[in-house]
Amino acid sequence: MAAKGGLLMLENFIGGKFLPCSSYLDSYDPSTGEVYCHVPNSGKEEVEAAVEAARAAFPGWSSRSPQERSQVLQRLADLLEQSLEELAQAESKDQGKTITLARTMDIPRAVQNFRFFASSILHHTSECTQMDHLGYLHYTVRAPVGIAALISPWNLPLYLLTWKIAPAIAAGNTVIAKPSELTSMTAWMMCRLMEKAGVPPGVVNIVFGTGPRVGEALVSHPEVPLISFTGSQPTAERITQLSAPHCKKLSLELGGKNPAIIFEDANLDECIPTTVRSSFANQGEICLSTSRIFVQKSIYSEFLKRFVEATRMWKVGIPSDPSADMGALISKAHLEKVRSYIKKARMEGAQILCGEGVDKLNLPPRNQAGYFMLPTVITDVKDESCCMKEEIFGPVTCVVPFDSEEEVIQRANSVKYGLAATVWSGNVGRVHRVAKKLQSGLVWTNCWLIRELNLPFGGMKRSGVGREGAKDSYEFFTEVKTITVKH
Ligand SMILES: NC(=O)C1=CN([C@@H]2O[C@H](COP(=O)(O)OP(=O)(O)OC[C@H]3O[C@@H](n4cnc5c(N)ncnc54)[C@H](O)[C@@H]3O)[C@@H](O)[C@H]2O)C=CC1
Ligand SMILES: N/C(=C\C=C\C(=O)O)C(=O)O
Repeated sequence: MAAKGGLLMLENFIGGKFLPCSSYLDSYDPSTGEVYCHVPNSGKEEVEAAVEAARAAFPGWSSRSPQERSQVLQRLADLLEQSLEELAQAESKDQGKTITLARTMDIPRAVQNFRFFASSILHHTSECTQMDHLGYLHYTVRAPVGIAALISPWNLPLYLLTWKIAPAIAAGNTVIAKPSELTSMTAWMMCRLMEKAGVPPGVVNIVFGTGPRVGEALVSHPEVPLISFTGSQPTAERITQLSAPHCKKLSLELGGKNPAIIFEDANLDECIPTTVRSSFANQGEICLSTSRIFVQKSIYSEFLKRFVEATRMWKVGIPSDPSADMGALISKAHLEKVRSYIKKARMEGAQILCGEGVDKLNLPPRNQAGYFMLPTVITDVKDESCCMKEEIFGPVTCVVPFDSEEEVIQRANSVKYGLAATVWSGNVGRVHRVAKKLQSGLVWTNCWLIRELNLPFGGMKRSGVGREGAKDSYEFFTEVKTITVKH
């Protein structure tokens, strides 16, 4: 670890060693707008070195038993857990999220990702079919694919990176991971635990830097046969183009324009606080965040009044304030992008009921240049508006009325995305009926973000390709072979 001007300089982690890079990027603290560390600006050279290390480590790691690999994952989980507070502080500073969310969600889930796949890798079975009348037996075997490229975004840095690293190495692959250049800190901190956890050199390699430079070098490398990516749809398109000539295996977890559908028989005492959380937790920077709220006409006015009141109680504060509900957005550019949607909504004649441009944000003097904004509720907005169609990925949600079940299903499905929906109703039959008709990879009814890691996670339409979860990740990170035996 080096320091430039007193600021920490992260290093790539390749073949079990920390290696400096020839150039560096500035990384900003979103709560102040100041540079607070430097991140390697890696490129082709670093990818070549990582491929060499991952290739060398593959024969040894892939031939270990699932039990041996599982023990290594368990040790890494324990070490992460022992560093929970330190990692949570770092994640909150690097990303802008509240310390409370980092402590209670991000880092515990990173620990859980390793524990979960350490266990699930022990329980897979393969298929076997008999053709006794002809004298044949068929069965399948699975083998790790090779070197996996894992590319993750900035919104849930360690949470999403480990959701990819854990299943990939549990299945016997070696990996080259590239976190977002905006949030590299906790990935680098995790590298410091690898040796102690017993992860052999070259099994986990991390190259830091930008998408166009190091990301593209990685995804187009001919010796990297599979790519797991979480991020935006335009980047997914680019990765698909670059990987197509090599016929790589692809898993793409992309954005959403997630509806909440609130029927007149919903329990509003539960629905309102949960929908405030689903709209604004992590500054609305979660692919599963609610951004279109459809409310049945008979309860529309009451819902809107109570929802706006509850939103105004959602406290924006500096990330280290344990009482804050929301911190800073990731970057200045992102803050401006999110604000531009509110401006467009105003120009279209929509009403901004609270938040940006309506209420006052109170911040300490040191944080005036930070990337903060208030949670914002828009109404009187048409379904055709960009605010109702495009992923804003910020603390902005639209509330609109609806009449009937058929109508709301059609409107909820009328966007290019299909990731996550929530349905609020006391009518069990309706809940099942609506959930089945929604074009959405995930539907939460009368709740939000309750995760069962065994089951498929992923989106329909432009929200992605493939699913992640115990069985799905195992299938993605392995190649299957069918063997026939004459007897
Ligand atoms: N999971 C999700 O749904 C996410 C959605 N987004 C959406 O994307 C928008 C833009 O955010 P970005 O950080 O720019 O997302 P992005 O999709 O550009 O970045 C995600 C990851 O991909 C890498 N990357 C970018 N270009 C690449 C390329 N050509 N080849 C290989 N890797 C590449 C980035 O360095 C980062 O690690 C956000 O405003 C939001 O709407 C962003 C993050 C997560
Ligand atoms: N992929 C994202 C969230 C995943 C959450 C989970 O697995 O629980 C995202 O926000 O990009």
